[in-house]
Amino acid sequence: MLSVDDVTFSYVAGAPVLADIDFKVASGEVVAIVGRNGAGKSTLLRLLNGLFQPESGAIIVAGNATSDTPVHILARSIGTVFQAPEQQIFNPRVRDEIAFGPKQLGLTGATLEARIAEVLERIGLASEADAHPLDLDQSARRMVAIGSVLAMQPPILLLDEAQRGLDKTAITRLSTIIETEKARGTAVILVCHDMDFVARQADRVLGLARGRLAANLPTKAFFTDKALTASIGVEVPDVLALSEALALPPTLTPAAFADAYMARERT
Ligand SMILES: Nc1ncnc2c1ncn2[C@@H]1O[C@H](COP(=O)(O)OP(=O)(O)OP(=O)(O)O)[C@@H](O)[C@H]1O
Repeated sequence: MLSVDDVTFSYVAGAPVLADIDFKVASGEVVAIVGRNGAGKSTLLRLLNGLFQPESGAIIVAGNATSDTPVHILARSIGTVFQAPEQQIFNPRVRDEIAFGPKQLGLTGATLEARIAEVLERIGLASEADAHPLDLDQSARRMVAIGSVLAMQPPILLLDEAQRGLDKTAITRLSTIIETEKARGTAVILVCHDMDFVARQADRVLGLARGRLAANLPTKAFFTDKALTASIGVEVPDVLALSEALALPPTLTPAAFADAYMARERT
C-alpha cells in the first residue's frame, strides 16, 4: 500500500535530516513512527503525503509515485490528520466539515448523507451535526477534524499525534476508529510520542534516530529490546514495565496484562 525506497531529504543542501529510509506498510497494518524530538518524524510524514519531495529515492502511495502526483490527488489515497487539526476547521457546521471531502470526491444525495451519518456516528457527534465546530470542546473539535479525513475513506491514514490532548472518551473512540480502519484494510500510520498508545494500537514500530531508520520491528519485539528503545530515546510503556516488574511475560495492553496476571494466579 505504501512503499518508501531509500529516501533521503535535506532542508539545507549537504545536511540530510533523513537518510536511506526504506520501509513498506501493508493494507490493514497499523505502524507507529517514533523517535526523539527532531528525529525527523514530521518531515517523514510530509514526504509520505507529498508535501515534500525526496532528494533521492522514491515514495509510492497506493500505486502512485509522490514525485509525479499532485498533492490534492494523493490526498484521496493518503488522508492526513495533522497536529492540532482542530485549528484547520473552516466550515460553520460539523456536518459541513464532514461533507466537504466527500463532496470533492463527487458524492451527492443519499450516498453523501449516508457517508456523513456514518462518520458522525463513529466520531460520537451525531447529536451535534448542526453545531458550530468552534462551540465544541477541544476533544470534540479534534474528532470533527479526524472525521473530515475519515469521510474521504482513504486507503492510507496518517495520524500525527492525533491522541494528544484528547479526553479519555475521545481516546477510546480514536482507538475504536483505528481498529475499525485496520479491519477495513486501511494502512494506518501513527506519529506518536505516547508509548502506551503505541503499545496498544500498533502492529509494528519504525524507530527514527538522527534521521535514520534505527528500528523496524513488531511492537513487542521493539519494546522488549531495552538497548534499542534507549538508543531511540523512547519510554517503555507502563503496562510492559508493570508486567516486567511482576515477572510476568511481557504484555502490551491492559487486557493482555490482566490475562497474564490471572493465569499466574490460577497456577
Ligand atoms: N523548515 C525547516 N528548516 C530547516 N530545518 C528543519 C525544518 N523543519 C525541521 N527541521 C529540522 O529537521 C530535523 C527533523 O525535524 P522534524 O520536525 O521532522 O522532527 P520530529 O521528529 O518531527 O520532531 P518533533 O517530535 O519535535 O515534532 C530537525 O533537526 C529539525 O530542526
